[in-house]
Amino acid sequence: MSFTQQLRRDTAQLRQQILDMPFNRDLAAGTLPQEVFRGYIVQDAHYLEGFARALAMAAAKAPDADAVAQLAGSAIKAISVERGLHGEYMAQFGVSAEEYEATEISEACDHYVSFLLRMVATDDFAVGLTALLPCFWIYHEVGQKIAAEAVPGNRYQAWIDTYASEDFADGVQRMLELIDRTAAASSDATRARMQRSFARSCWHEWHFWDSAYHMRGWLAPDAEPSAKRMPAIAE
Ligand SMILES: Cc1ncc(C[n+]2csc(CCO)c2C)c(N)n1
Repeated sequence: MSFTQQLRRDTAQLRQQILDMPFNRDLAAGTLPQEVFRGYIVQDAHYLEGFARALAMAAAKAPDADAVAQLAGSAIKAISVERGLHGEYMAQFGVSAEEYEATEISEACDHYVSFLLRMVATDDFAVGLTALLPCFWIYHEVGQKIAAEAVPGNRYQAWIDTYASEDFADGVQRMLELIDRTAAASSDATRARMQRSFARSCWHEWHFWDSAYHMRGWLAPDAEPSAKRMPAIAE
């Protein structure tokens, strides 16, 4: 079994939970409230800029010229999606450049972007690179599923088409190949950190959508500590 197939198997439950999220169900049905999608797009535009920075930093740490070109190319693509797809939706929903700049990054978005930048900046290239994979892979899975279910005339069709496209599938494939190559050249200890970094990043994908669906801002200091938490120590 390849390393990325192993990553897939280890995170099967969480990835299924992401596919079943109400955000994705309602997006496919075209019933996701506009104000929820509007909030998501604004946060996602902030995310894309952070993600592009993380890709560019990973490019700088890459071991060979092919990997530098691949990761730097993906960084450019992330910015062009922000300008194209997100720019169009922001115009459609009346989000001005001033409103975008004035909207504070959400807790979930900040946490995800900070995690990616930290992994790429402070851990080995292999571990930072693997933190970047769920962004590609999960959006591909979600895009494919939603494209198969989407109702005709869905107002979110442009978003669905972006992530269900062949061009995007190629990018995912190249990332999987790069990670399998990198894992094969890494020690067992590094591969174990790659696995953890992948699983945590999958959790961030779930958290980002959950936060967008509930239109969450930052946790208030006097909030009730009611939410269910996962155990801090792995069982
Ligand atoms: C939270 C969040 N996660 C993943 C993506 C998808 N995505 C963003 S950049 C990129 C690679 C280069 O285009 C991909 C696949 C998103 N939009 N928002």
